[in-house]
Amino acid sequence: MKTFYRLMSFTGGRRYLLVLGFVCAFGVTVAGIAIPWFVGDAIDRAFPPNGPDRPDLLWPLALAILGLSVLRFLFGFGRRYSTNYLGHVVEYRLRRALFEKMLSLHHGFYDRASTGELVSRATNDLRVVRFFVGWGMFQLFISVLTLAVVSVALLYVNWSLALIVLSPMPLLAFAAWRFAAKVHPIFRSVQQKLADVTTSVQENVSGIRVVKSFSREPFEKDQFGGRAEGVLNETMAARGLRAFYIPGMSFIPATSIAILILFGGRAVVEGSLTIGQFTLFQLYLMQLVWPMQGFGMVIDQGQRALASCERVFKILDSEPDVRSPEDPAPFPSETPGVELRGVTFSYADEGDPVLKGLDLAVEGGEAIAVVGATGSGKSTLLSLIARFYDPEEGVVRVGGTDARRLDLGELRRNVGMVPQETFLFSESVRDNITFGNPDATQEEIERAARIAGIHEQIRAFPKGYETMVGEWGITLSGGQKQRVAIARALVKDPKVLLLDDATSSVDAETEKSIQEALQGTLEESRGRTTFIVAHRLSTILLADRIAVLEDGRIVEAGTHEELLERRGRYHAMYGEEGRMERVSA
Ligand SMILES: Nc1ncnc2c1ncn2[C@@H]1O[C@H](COP(=O)(O)OP(=O)(O)OP(=O)(O)O)[C@@H](O)[C@H]1O
Repeated sequence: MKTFYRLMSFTGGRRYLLVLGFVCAFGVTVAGIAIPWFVGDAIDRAFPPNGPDRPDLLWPLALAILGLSVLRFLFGFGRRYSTNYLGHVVEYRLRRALFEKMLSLHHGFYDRASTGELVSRATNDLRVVRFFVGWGMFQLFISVLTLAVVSVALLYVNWSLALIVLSPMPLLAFAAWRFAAKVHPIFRSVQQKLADVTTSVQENVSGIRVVKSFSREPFEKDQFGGRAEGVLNETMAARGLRAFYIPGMSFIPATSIAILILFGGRAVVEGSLTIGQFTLFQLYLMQLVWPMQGFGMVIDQGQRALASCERVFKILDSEPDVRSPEDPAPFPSETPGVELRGVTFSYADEGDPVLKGLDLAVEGGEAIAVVGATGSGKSTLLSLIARFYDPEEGVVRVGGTDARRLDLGELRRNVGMVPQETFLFSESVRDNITFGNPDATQEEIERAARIAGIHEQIRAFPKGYETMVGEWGITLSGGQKQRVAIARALVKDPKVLLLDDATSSVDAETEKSIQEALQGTLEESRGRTTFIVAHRLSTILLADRIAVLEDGRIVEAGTHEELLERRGRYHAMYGEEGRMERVSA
C-alpha cells in the first residue's frame, strides 16, 4: 500500500486526470449496464406476457438506448484519454527522477550495479508501471463495479436463478488468474533469454575479430544456438498454455448460458420470468465475461507493477556516498597543491585495501608521474583526488583544504581527468570536446585540440569539428579517441589535471599516438598540478618528480636521477629500459 501511495504521488499536479479517469470509468460502466436493462424492458413492452402489444412505447426506449450509447462513447473516450495520459505522465516523471538519481549516484553504486539491470529498470519496469496506472488500475475498478452492480441487478430480478447461473463465474476468474500466474514467469524468462540472445549477437558482432582470430566460431555458434533454442522452447511452453486456457475460458461462460437456457427457459415457460428478463440475464452474463477474465490478469499485472515500482524506488532511495558539504569551503584561486595523508581505501567493505596509509604531497603547479605495477592502485589514487570515492581513513587535501569540505561541482570543474578508458558520446567532435565547458570558443577548442595533437586530423574529417562520432558517424581510432578525451579535459582549463595513461593496453601505433599527445599536454600544463600515471620512460621524464606505488603506499619519490641513484624499486623497473631507450635514441 505504501508503494501504491508513493506511486500515486507521481500524479501530483495532474490529479484531475485521476479523478476524471475514475468518473469516466464509472460512467462507462453504468451506461454499459443500463443498456441491457432497457433492452429487456423494451422486449417486455413490445411483447407483454398478458395484455395488448404497445409498440408505441418502443420509441422512447430506442432513443434511451441510443442516448446511453452516445454517453458510453463519450465516457469511454474520456476514460481512455485521461488514463493513458496519466500513465504516460507517471512514466515520464519516474523516468526523469530515475535518470536524475542515476546521475547523482557515486562510482561505488555503479561498481555494484549491472548496466543491463539499470537499463531494464528504466525501460521494462517503467513500461509495466505505465500500463498499470494507465489501464490496469481503472480496469480493476470497472471490473469490480460491473460485477457488483450486475450481480445485484440479477439478484433483484430473480435471486434464485441469479445464484444458479452465476455459480460457474468464479471459476472463470480462477482460471484467468491461474493462466496469468503460469504465463507471466514464462514471459519473464523469455524476456531474459531474449536479452541473452541479444547480448550474444552484440558481443559477437563487436568482438568478431577476437572470435575469428581464436577460431571460436563453432563454440559461439553452439552457444548462440542453445540460447535461441531456449527462447523457442519457452515460447512454445507459453503457446501450449494459451492454447489450453483461452478456449477453456470461453467454455465457462457457455456453461452459464446453458444453465440459463435450462432453468431460465423453464421459468419463462412457467410464467415466473418474462422474455425481457430472460434476455437481460443473457446479456448481463455476457457482460460479466470480460471483467471476470480480466480480474486475474489485472491483479497479476498490478502485483508486477508494484514489484517494478519497488525496484525503481529502491534506486530512487539510494543515497550517494560522495556528497557536497552543506557549507563548502571556497576553492583556492591559485593553482592548488594536492596532498594525500595516511589514505587507506578499499573498493569492497571487507576487501583488502588497495591503498594502505598512503602519503604523497604534490606542490601547486608540479607535475608528478605515478608509476607502479599493474593493479597497484595508480588509477585508484587519481579517483580519490577527483572524489569519485572518499578514503576510508586519512585525508585528501586540495590547496590545503580537505576535499570533502569543497563543493563537489566546483572540485570537479577544477579537476580535469583523462581516464584510461575513454568514452565519447555519439555527438559531434565539438560537442565531445566542449562537454565540460559548453561555452568554450572556437579558439579555445582548437587550442586544446592542437595541444592534444588532434586538430589537423579533425580538420581532415568530412565535416571538421561538426563531424559526428561513434554510432552516428565516423569511428575514431583508439589513439584519436584518447586525444579527443585529452582535448576535452584541457578545454575546461583545469587547475589540477589527472592523466591516466592508457598505453599499457593498446597496440604500438596507438601507444605512440597517445604518448605524443600526453607529452604535448604535459609541456603545456606547466602551470597546472598534474598527475600522470605513466608507463613509458619518455613520458615519465616529462614530470618534475616521480612517485613509485607499491603495496598501497608510495615507496619512493624523487627525480629520475635521484631514484636511479637510490637503486631501489624505480631502478628495478626503469634502470634497464632507461638504458635501452637511451641507446636506441
Ligand atoms: N571499481 C572497482 N571495483 C573493485 N575493484 C577495483 C575497481 N577498480 C579497481 N579495482 C581493483 O583495485 C586494484 C587497483 O586497481 P587500479 O586500477 O587502481 O590499478 P592500476 O595501478 O591503475 O592498474 P593498471 O596499471 O593496470 O591500470 C586492482 O586490484 C583492481 O582489481
